[in-house]
Amino acid sequence: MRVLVATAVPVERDAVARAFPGPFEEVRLPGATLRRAAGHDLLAVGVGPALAAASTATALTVAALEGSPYGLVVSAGIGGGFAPQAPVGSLVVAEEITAADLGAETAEGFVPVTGLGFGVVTHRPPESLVREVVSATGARPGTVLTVSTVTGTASRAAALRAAHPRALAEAMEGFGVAEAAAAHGVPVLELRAVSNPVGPRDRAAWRIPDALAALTAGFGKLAPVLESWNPYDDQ
Ligand SMILES: O=C(O)c1cccc(C(=O)CC[C@H]2O[C@@H](n3cnc4c(=O)[nH]cnc43)[C@H](O)[C@@H]2O)c1
Repeated sequence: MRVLVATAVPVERDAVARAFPGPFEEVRLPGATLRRAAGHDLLAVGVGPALAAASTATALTVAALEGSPYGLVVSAGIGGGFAPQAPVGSLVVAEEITAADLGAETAEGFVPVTGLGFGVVTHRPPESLVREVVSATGARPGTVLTVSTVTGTASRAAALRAAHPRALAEAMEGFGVAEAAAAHGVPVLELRAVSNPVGPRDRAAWRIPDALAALTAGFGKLAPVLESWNPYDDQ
């Protein structure tokens, strides 16, 4: 099965790449360059859900047109963790990938786009795969929120917790990657290594090297799971 791993930025892609033996073949796509190794294609898709969706859709379309479609898309990278359930350095795997700020603000509060009669706000990765990822990597299973604005206050963090009690982490690409995967009928997974707590902004406190090391270690354990995973286990 071909797997597409979509990170936001090149340093995250390179952290994933360190889990695989090289060498990597470079494949130019419109707007991005794939690193290809042992059935896994690694792509830095850009920051935020819109660019992530566009880049992921491009890679999925190219693979489909080549007659060699992907069997799984993995959104991966660093993320903010909701304390105390997802401490810095821990791994989180999404049971649900939810767009937390896609909707409308009203006098009665936030209404998701589904409440306005449009689209979806949540994608669910295959349950059997999430179970296997938890068991192989020790990742904590829960909701991973996709936000367009990084949370920077305690009050916003509390509001997200209240609206999404199962949220363990937030990042900026998962929902975009999942929308592209869904358009192609391909299952999706999201794995985040926690670099910072969700809450008051303190960029100096982000532990990015620790999170990138956790991402590399997580993918080292994840690769054999992905190679043996049978998509039909979920049907
Ligand atoms: O500055 C660096 O060295 C560096 C290295 C790797 C990654 C970055 C990023 O800024 C990645 C941005 C990426 O990270 C996700 N992220 C991380 N923490 C949060 C958060 O608290 N809330 C939302 N997103 C977060 C996000 O997916 C960004 O795309 C920098």
